[in-house]
Amino acid sequence: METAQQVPPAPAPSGSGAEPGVDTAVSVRELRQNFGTVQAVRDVSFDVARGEVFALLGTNGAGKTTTVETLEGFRRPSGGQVRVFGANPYGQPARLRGRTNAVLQNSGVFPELTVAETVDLARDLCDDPRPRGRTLEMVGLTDRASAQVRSLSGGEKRRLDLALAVLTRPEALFLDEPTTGMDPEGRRDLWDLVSGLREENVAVLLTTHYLEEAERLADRLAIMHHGAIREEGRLADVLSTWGDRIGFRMPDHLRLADLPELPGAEAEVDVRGGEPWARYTVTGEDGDGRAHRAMAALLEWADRTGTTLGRLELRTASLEDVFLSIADDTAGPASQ
Ligand SMILES: Nc1ncnc2c1ncn2[C@@H]1O[C@H](COP(=O)(O)OP(=O)(O)OP(=O)(O)O)[C@@H](O)[C@H]1O
Repeated sequence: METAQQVPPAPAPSGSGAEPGVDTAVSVRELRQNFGTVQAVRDVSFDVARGEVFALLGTNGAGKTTTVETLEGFRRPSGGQVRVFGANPYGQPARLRGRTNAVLQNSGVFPELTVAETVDLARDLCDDPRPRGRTLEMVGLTDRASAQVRSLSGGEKRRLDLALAVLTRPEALFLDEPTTGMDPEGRRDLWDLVSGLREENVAVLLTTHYLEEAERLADRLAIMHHGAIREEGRLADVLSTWGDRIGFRMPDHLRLADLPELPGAEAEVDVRGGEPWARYTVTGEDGDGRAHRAMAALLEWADRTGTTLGRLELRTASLEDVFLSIADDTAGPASQ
């Protein structure tokens, strides 16, 4: 890829994301987790408030599961601090019993029981469980109540995992890739379920590889890479930082150096659909006016030079743009 000027580096993560006055359920401060020489989590900080859905995105091995497992109390932090409702989940698990629950990547249910028996068994261990019928309804398993767990599809097992998590009426819920293996309908059902939990003022921390899931669900999100948070905030704010995109088919007779300088914009030439593609990334404080100004300057140049801008488009940065830019940073932790 040919680049006129360096695209600005990813903005520094904003830190905790804490908003004054909100009722914090989960607090992570400069969390570090090492496995021998592997730094799986590196100085990660964020908060999740009651009634908020926070999505943790990231590349494979970014440290999402390790972070969630630490919040569940399965791991003692190598450094930093995590608190759930003010308690240390590793040192004070009794203080959190009944207040949190999780859907992990590997579930531990008995294959020979039926769905209904599994839910009843879990209800027996819980102080104030949701009714079985309501729980199965929430996760869309009503019709499978009498099915043996061993006969469930992967997506149905995931729904059962969710049932076991929501029946305890948790105040904070940790969902580690909850929709993996689910069909699109199951995924939409989960989105509805999570939205309902938000209405119940539950704090939801969700890891996912589905960007659309984060876009639909998350009040705030973070993108992890090589153990560190590289972006964090509300989706609109994150996208705004990464700028608007103007693109057009690169005219055959032009090279990158021939393209005009546009206010607040940086140009590059890439390939799209097998054709050379010119793209400007427009950044700046004035999120509403910046693209307008850059586009006006581009059109003025095109008119003046008699250049046709084929398939001209203007769009805001997408979450996929941001994610891929972060994921493309192959330099790793040393570069941060
Ligand atoms: N028990 C362990 N021992 C050694 N290394 C581990 C252990 N658990 C995780 N790791 C390493 O820590 C890093 C973070 O792993 P983690 O599972 O937290 O990533 P992730 O973001 O959840 O990845 P994925 O999206 O692939 O599930 C990886 O390099 C992984 O290999």
